[in-house]
Amino acid sequence: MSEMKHTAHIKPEGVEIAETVLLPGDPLRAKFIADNFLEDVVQFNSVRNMLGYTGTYKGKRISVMGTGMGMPSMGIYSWELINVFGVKNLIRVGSCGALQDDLDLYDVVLAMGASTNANYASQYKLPGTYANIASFSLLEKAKKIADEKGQAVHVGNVLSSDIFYNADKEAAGKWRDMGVLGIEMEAAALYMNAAHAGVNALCILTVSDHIFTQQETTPEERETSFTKMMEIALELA
Ligand SMILES: O=P(O)(O)O[C@H]1O[C@H](CO)[C@@H](O)[C@H]1O
Ligand SMILES: O=c1cc[nH]c(=O)[nH]1
Repeated sequence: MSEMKHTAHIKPEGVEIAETVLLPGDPLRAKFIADNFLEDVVQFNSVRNMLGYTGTYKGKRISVMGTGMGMPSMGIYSWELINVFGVKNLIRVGSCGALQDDLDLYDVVLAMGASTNANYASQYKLPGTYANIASFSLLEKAKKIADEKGQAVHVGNVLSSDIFYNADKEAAGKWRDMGVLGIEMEAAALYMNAAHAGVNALCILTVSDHIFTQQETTPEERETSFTKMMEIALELA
C-alpha cells in the first residue's frame, strides 16, 4: 500500500485518475456527475469527504473530483492532481454570481479569463501582473461543443474572489463596470497552477444567483441541476 501514490489529501488506493478531470467545488456535485453521467465508476478519493471518481463517458476515461471552496483549497487539489497524479486537462464546473444584466439563472459561462483579488500569484515573484487565462484549446473546443448543442454560452472574464460576503459594497459594481461576467472563487488559482505546470485548464460556470437582482437557486439545484455545463465539460474528455 505504502508504495502507491498518494498525498495528504488524495488517496486513490491504486485507482487510476484520468488525464482529464472535472472539478466542481461541491464534492456532492462530483458524486452527482459520477452517478448520472459516468459508466464503470470507481471512487478514488474520500479523504476529507472530497469525493473523487473515475469512470468512462462515451467510452473515454474521465475523472471527477470536488475541490472545496476558495483558492487555497483549489490550489491544493489542482496542484496535487497535476504534479503528483499527472492530470493534463482540468475543467472546473462551478457556480457563479452574475454581475451583468444579460446573464440569467442557469446561463453558462466559459471563463476566458479570471481576474482576482487574491495574492496567489505572489508565489511566482513575477515582475508585473499576470493575466489568468483559460487554455485556448479547451476554450475553443468547449465553445464548439456548445454551438453544436445549440447551447448559448457567455464567454469572457470572471472574478475569482477570496471573499463571498464582501464588506466593501462598491466592489462588485467596479468589476461589473469592467465587463466582468460573474464572481466565483477558484478559477484564478486553477489557471495559475495549470500555466505554471504547462497543462490545460478551463473553468465553466453556471449562474446560481444574481449579485444585483438577488435572484438565486437553492443548494439542491446547485448540486444536481447544472447539467448543461456538465455535458459540455464531459464532451471535452
Ligand atoms: O459551486 P462551486 O463550484 O463551489 O463554486 C462557487 O460556489 C462556492 C460559493 O458558494 C464557491 O466555491 C464558488 O466558486
Ligand atoms: O462565489 C460565488 C459563487 C456563486 N455566487 C456568488 O455570488 N459568488
